[in-house]
Amino acid sequence: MKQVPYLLIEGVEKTFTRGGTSNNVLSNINVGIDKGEFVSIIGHSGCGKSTLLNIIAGLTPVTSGGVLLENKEVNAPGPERAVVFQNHSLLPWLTVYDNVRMAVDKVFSGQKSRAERHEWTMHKLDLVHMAHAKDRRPGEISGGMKQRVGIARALSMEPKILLLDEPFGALDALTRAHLQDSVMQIHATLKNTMIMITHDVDEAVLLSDRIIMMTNGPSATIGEILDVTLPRPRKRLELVANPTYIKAREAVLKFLYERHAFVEAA
Ligand SMILES: Nc1ncnc2c1ncn2[C@@H]1O[C@H](COP(=O)(O)OP(=O)(O)OP(=O)(O)O)[C@@H](O)[C@H]1O
Repeated sequence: MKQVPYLLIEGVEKTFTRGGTSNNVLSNINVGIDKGEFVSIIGHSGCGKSTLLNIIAGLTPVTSGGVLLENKEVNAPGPERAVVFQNHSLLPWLTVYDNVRMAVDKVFSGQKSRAERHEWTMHKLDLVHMAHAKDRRPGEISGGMKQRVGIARALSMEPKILLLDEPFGALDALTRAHLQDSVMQIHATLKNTMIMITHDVDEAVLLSDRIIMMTNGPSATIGEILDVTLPRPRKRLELVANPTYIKAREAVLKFLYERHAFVEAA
């Protein structure tokens, strides 16, 4: 008997209807994702990447089809599928520590003692190298630091799947590179399943085990899935001249700019 994948996205369709007009955004999305995999979703603006991630998060209902996590249907948000958005979404009046601690208390108040919850919070801040800034407020730290706290908060819920919606999109190139390295380290340490939306081809190749390439909308679907067979740990400087890296990069670029070039609406 064929084994059901850890996360199964099967026959997913999404149509938004507003004021009598319908917009079919996603059509016939089928993919299985294994436990511990790092998968990126790439595609031109507006094709439906966030819609797909929000469906996996349980924030957006499907029109038809479904998502199964460990064989259980996903139809509402839950801490086992934590999302990190492009804009950190931290509460500005709380400290870095309290922004994470709030999520920890929400998920673990019945299971862990106060001391354990404190330790858990500090451990997650340590993982993203933010323990030193635990008493600062979001307005007192940089954009990259805010994203680190957002990642710590998501990880603190011990999600089965971490969903990242362009987590580094608003950051400068150097900060972005640091955060990519941190996410690779976290993935190597925790071995959790991660699904990330990105517009950045190099980022997708550097981080992913597989890259899901979406066709243009409306009715976008999965055009191709690329396996990135580069061994881990991966070091960005060593990869620049690696033939497997260069080939993977070229395959994504060709998909996006030759076979599915973006045509701006008139
Ligand atoms: N809640 C909603 N109601 C109606 N239409 C929506 C809603 N959310 C998304 N859409 C539409 O669905 C389409 C896909 O949007 P989505 O944000 O998923 O694309 P995307 O690929 O993530 O875009 P980008 O790369 O620019 O962030 C767009 O046409 C958008 O206008």
